[in-house]
Amino acid sequence: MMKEATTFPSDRTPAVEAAAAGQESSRFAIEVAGLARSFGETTVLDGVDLRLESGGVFGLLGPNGAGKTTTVRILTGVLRADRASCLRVLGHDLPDEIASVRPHIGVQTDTALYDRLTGLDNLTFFGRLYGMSSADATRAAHALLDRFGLGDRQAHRVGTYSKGMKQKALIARALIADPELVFLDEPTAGLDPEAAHELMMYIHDLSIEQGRTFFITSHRLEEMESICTKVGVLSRGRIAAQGAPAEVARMLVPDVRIRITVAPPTVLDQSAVLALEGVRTVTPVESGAMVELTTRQAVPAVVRAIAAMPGDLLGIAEEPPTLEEAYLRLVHTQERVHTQEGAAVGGAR
Ligand SMILES: Nc1ncnc2c1ncn2[C@@H]1O[C@H](COP(=O)(O)OP(=O)(O)OP(=O)(O)O)[C@@H](O)[C@H]1O
Repeated sequence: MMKEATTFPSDRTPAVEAAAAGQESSRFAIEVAGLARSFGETTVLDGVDLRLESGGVFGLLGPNGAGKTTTVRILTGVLRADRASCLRVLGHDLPDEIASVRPHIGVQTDTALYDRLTGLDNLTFFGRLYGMSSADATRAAHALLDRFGLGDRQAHRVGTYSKGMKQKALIARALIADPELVFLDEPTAGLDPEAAHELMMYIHDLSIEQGRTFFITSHRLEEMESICTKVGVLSRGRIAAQGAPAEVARMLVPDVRIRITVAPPTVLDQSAVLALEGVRTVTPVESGAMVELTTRQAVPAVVRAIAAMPGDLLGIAEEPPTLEEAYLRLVHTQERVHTQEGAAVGGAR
């Protein structure tokens, strides 16, 4: 289990440190416009626009191969963009000012620990690379390993760690120098569901406690919905939707779902409800039914009609769409459009 609190080299948040150092911390952690990148003939990013305020957790979602890792690599200066009208991280233009960005970002990648060094030595080593004193690096390494539940394995070689333990150590490594902005690419890959959940909640706690910005890619939509202050869905080279998870879900799922509670639940005539104008589906649930409507405008008439049916109408509540539903809807719609476009092009030949 993870422990209560992490003691960082300084109790001051990155923003406070920046202000103390006389720097004005940028209001935006990331500003990107028209970002494009291809590999050979394959266009991966084709006009990505993204603006993230400092603080909070941003989740970049998208199907396999959508370009999430490519985006992270460009934002962390590992890869160059083909073009972008704006590409700024922590107020600095990339790629020219990457040297000013590097000391303030933490990056979790999959090949960044030395198997032959202990967990403690690995973290201390990377802390020293960031310019920390040996004492500060050791103190931060101890605190992070403890926080990630690796305290009792800190003197063991990383090569003996399980996949999940290595994953946690990698994230600890990304946090060692108290970065302002942390990139975590698939942080839960290889973790069992409980460990993955625990890790996501830990990231959430850290973002609140320390006020830093996290940029995460993950396929764990349920957790992303609960920990992200903002999400963006990368699809076909662009950010197809971005905003708070609930906003994105509403934007992508325009139909309304209401839960009808009737007593006794069995009296509800489902085929009569289904026949009402604007009703798309009716699914029986324990207390009555879940009714999906094609438009919000249909709600009053449908509710009036159900109230006039046999049985007592005890409750009506809107059931908001989940991020997962919205994501799947968007990806399937785009796949369908893509297939239809392909067929049209094929047919026109
Ligand atoms: N160095 C490279 N050379 C050639 N193609 C590359 C390179 N890096 C990435 N690609 C291609 O770019 C596309 C996007 O890859 P990327 O790893 O960014 O996707 P992703 O959204 O992170 O996918 P996943 O969810 O599977 O991790 C893929 O088609 C991949 O094969």
